[in-house]
Amino acid sequence: MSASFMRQRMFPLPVCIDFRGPLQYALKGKILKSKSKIKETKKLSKVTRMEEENENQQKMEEWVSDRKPHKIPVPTQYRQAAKILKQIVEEGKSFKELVYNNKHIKTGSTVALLTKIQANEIQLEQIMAKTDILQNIPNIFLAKILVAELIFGRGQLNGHSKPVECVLSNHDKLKEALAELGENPNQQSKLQQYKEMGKRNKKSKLNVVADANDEESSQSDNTTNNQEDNDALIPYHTKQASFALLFLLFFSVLMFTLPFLAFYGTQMLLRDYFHIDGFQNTCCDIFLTKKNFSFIFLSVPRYIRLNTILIKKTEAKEYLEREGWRLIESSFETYDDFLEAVKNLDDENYLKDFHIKNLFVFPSSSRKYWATNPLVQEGKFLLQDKASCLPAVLLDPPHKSTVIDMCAAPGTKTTHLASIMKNKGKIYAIEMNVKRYQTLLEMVEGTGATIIQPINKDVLEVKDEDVPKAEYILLDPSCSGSGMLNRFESEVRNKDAGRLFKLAGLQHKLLIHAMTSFPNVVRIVYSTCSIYTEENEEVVLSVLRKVSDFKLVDAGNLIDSKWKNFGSEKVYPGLGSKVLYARTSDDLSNGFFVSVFERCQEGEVNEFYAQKQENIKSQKKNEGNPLKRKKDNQEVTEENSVSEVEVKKPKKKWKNKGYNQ
Ligand SMILES: C[S@@+](CC[C@H](N)C(=O)[O-])C[C@H]1O[C@@H](n2cnc3c(N)ncnc32)[C@H](O)[C@@H]1O
Repeated sequence: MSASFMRQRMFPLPVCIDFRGPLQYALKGKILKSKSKIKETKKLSKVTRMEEENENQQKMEEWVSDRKPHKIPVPTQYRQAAKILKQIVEEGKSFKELVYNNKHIKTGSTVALLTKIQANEIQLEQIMAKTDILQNIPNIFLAKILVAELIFGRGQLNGHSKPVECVLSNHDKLKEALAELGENPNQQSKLQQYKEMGKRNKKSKLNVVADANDEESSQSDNTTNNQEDNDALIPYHTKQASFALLFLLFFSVLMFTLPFLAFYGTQMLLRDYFHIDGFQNTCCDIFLTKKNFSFIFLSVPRYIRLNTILIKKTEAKEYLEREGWRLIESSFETYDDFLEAVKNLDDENYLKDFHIKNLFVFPSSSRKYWATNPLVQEGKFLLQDKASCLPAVLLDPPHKSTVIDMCAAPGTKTTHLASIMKNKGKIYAIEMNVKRYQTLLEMVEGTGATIIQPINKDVLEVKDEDVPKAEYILLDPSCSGSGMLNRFESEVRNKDAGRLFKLAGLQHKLLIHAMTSFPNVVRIVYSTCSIYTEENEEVVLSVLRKVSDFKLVDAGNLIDSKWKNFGSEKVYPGLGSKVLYARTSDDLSNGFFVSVFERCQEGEVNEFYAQKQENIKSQKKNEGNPLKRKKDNQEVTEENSVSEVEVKKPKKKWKNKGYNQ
């Protein structure tokens, strides 16, 4: 570091203004002599010149600190240590920061010295009080540093400055006072008291000494009470933090082990005292089986449809009675009353369904019973969810009519239709998938529905002449299955827009085919086991905008008793309130969607088709007006995005609609 820089650092502005003082002193003193010598001889080496400069610098510093000429300066080491001690005590500054940022002191020995003072502060004051040190050295911090170095430190002091000489002259008195202090029990206990206080970080600001690293501290001399002093050096917050860490560790270990202890404890208890094995397997089953969760939390009943082709209602009732089932005959005033009764069904009772004929409701606990029931094997009782009965009930084909089931396998709805038609008339059951077609054949055979004619074909290739005089169509196409109880969770969480887009395209195509390819058809039911509007209202709306001669019928009016869930009239005006939804939480069934269409009278067109034509007309009319044209174009584009669902990418808004959740 250059001398000028040192000067700048050591004499800040106010000191520099008063620089004539030291300069005059320098002119009078040795500094001038040495300087003039340098000028005169000019033979001194560069190193010698630097030493001279340093010496001058030191003299100036001494002058500034002592303000008295001809005084032997106190060594820098002691002065800097005194300065740090003062800052620690008076300003509460960090020990570490002060010592390690000071380039003018020997870090190790200063740390050791300050540590000793901190540890023996009371003793120091007491032995100093027995001497005249404080009268002769006004700087108490310097006095402490010097006494500590002599008594607790190296046992000697450097230089011959006045303060050093003063302390050295009191060396014997200091030693005597220290010895006396050791023998005086009162004073000793006072010291002990102080140490205790120091431990609590209440009295001495010097506790910040503990900021210094242990290595530095260990350089201090071995005094008799070293260990105790070191204890006092640990600040309170450090102890608190250590305690908190220990507690955290203990707590974490406890929290980690407790569940295992509880689990294995329960297992042991069950095995040894109650002789119950398999606790582990039961727990695994509960956690791993999604179905179990659904049934536990939703308590969805077991619906059984009577196959009236093979068994009469009275016969079925007698059988159930023999089996120990008791029919609750009460007639419910409202759907809600009925749902309440379903929720409270106990293990021996069953109910007739509120909406669907020949559908019985059993408690969910009866699932296992029905899975192995012989009449189910015989096809007399059919395991069919309530929601999936709605399409056939709403299509309601009369006896002897001709029906097309466009997507038939496995045949649940086909056989239901046959039952409704009293096995009279004709049902064309079309299934494209070969494997599923086999299942359809088995089901048809097992239920004794002789009016069903299964056809293994893509229904899009089926023409009117293949299904002569068909009057009713049931379209229950492939869908996301998001309404299915055991698929609900994963489907809702992982809504796949790409898959929905493809499914909606297929559903749209099939519904258009149903409405346009069979001229004798008067009624169509379109249903899905999905709760997504993309597969439901959006498909219906887009088809009705394209096909003029089928209109949407209010499905709620076709059902005997009041229904609960519909689409959103707000989002789909003129459409939402006419389509039905089944929702698991409300209807205690799978999630489901049903819409019903009827052929329009001659000359009549459906309202959505008419509206679209209106828009096209007004667009053409306004072709000359650029402003209007722009507005109308936007409207038409918006409509197109729905109607051409199979060719356009799904809009992002599909993803986030909340009304179908
Ligand atoms: C949701 S399932 C039908 C369930 C049936 N309605 C029931 O209640 O048992 C849809 C069926 O339609 C069939 N399918 C899909 N597209 C078809 C097509 N273009 N022609 C014929 N069958 C098709 C599928 O193979 C699937 O078996």
